[in-house]
Amino acid sequence: MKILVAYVSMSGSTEEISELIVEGIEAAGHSAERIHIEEEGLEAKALAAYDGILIGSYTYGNGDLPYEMDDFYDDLNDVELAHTTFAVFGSCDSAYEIYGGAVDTLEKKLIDCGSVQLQSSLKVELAPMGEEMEACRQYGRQFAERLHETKTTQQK
Ligand SMILES: Cc1cc2nc3c(=O)[nH]c(=O)nc-3n(C[C@H](O)[C@H](O)[C@H](O)COP(=O)(O)O)c2cc1C
Repeated sequence: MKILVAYVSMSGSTEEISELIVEGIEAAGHSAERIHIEEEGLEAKALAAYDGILIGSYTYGNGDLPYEMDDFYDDLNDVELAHTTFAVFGSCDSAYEIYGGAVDTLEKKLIDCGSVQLQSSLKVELAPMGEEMEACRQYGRQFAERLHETKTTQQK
């Protein structure tokens, strides 16, 4: 079972969420590859090699995707992701009118690519603190458990 956690983060909050999600996946007895898209690069077509894809992004501008996501997002137009499952997460700020718009944009795009949404998106207000940290771990754990369940059912 291959799980990818790929994200962009300007000031570190989405990165923190990604770390907590991976902790949760590991607590469920699975592992995940974690990629910082801007630093390490990620080709959209590489997503097809994973069973579960977790994409994280903060929101910029007026509910927009950050510029570091532009190429990756455009390349998703040519990618077919049936047989994969996904979820989207991101740090957001309720001081802005369109709360976590980038998360919603990515969610729609992955659905268009044919990927199956395993759970609702996770929007976290700025940096995760206290109970929110546990909620992020739980999000990762639940994703891994649901994915495992889906794969086991398919094999029967
Ligand atoms: C210029 C600018 C525009 C922003 N626009 C939005 C927005 O429209 N919606 C939103 O939820 N957050 C918005 N944010 C807030 C960031 O998404 C938020 O600070 C987030 O915690 C950054 O995550 P990061 O630490 O992973 O970079 C904006 C931030 C900046 C600096």
